[in-house]
Amino acid sequence: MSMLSEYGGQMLRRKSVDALRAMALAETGGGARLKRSLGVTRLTMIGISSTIGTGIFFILGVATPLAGPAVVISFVIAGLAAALSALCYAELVSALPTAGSAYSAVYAALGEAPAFLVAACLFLEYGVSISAVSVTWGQYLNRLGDDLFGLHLPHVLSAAPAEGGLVNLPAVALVGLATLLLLRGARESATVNAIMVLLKVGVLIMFIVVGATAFNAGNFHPFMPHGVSGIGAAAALIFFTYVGIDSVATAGEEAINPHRTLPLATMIAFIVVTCVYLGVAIVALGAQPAAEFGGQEAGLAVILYKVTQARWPSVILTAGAIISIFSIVLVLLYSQTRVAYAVSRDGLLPSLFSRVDPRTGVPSSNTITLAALAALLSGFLPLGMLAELVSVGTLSAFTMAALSVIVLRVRQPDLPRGFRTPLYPLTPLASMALCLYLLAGLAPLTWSLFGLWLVAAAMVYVFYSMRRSHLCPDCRTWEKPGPRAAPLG
Ligand SMILES: NC(=[NH2+])NCCC[C@H](N)C(=O)O
Repeated sequence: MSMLSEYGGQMLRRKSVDALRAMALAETGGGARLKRSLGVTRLTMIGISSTIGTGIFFILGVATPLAGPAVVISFVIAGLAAALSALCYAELVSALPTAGSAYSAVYAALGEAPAFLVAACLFLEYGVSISAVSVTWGQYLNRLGDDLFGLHLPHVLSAAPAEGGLVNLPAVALVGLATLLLLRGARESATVNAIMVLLKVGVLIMFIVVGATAFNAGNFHPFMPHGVSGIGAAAALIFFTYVGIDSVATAGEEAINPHRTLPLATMIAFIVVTCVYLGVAIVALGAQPAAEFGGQEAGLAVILYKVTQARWPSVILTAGAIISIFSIVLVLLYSQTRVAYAVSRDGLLPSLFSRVDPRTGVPSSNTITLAALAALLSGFLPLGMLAELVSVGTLSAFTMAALSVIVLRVRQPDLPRGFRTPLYPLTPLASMALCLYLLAGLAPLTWSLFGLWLVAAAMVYVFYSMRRSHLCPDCRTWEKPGPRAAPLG
């Protein structure tokens, strides 16, 4: 065999579905493992938490000028794209309930190197997202402090050096708080998360109820001032608000009765999120003419102010955003640690990431390492601008997940699946088509950064992970005589 085809074979070696299932489903095994402690309610809350973040608080201000009142239709279209992906993830996790989400599915369906690249995409979806979201926490804290007590943090302590500050302290504190909670255990974190989800959904429901009192159907005429293209452009922006609906999948090894609970939680989370989003959009447009949305920064608060002529709704909305950002960062860090856990357990990342504390069932060194990295990034870099990278990573992972559904159906038709996507193969094909359409609309700069990121990940794979893969016992012996490459981590 030539060297090239040998390398090719290694890169495309697939993890056996049986091995994956056995590893994920075994209740006991060598060494401490993650604990199965999450039922449907907590899993659903994880899905809602990681999806409803900051997006819904500002997106109408950017999307409504593009589509007019028909922005409501844009919400439905973006929701449809998210629903197709949610259905694909539900099938994958019901068959392969591992902590690795799309990474593990791609490992079984397409091979090791594609799986490693998907893990790199998930790092953008979760890891980079933590920083992109947490940098905004300080602004909301300052707004609340200002409204309530006339106090706010000095600029030097709430902005990264590139923005004229010293450190973004609120962002660092936020990551620190989430870490402390996660180290206590998945169940404890999920309970606190559930409370925060009730609060943030409660705040949005308050908006719907109060806003509805000023509903004026006349605001919906003309309905489509910018035609179909306006609706499409707005849908591409709005898709960001649905990102995160796949996060339930990363709890695959901590779910009780995963074949049933994981798809169910994914679907319930999707339905709740869609109802809340549509409610907010319809009420907002009923309460304020479409022409007034453009450029409104805290749009929802402005609407409530107009309706009630009082300041308290804006204070409550700001508090809602603060809670919302806290819970989303908690869940993002959770998901990121679980994906790293799965990759490390396969040998592709240092074993530090798969060591589990036997008492709490938490991968502690993994959590602390990734949290330190996230705190550094969010404290010292102006990462708000990287939000588009989050979309590129997520949409790529969604595309690969949909492809894996098809490949696994062909290669493993008899694999027990707790849930099967309806209208197969239409659903995964339509999911891929929609994701590719949304990907095509992203800026060239985003694509260049994404390309660089994938090249870096490919280098790590070729020079580190490929030889340490647990599917590669021979490679390990080749290495033995020589010095081992220094572990990353
Ligand atoms: N991977 C994630 N869940 N990232 C956060 C996505 C943003 C979230 N959907 C929002 O509206 O703010």
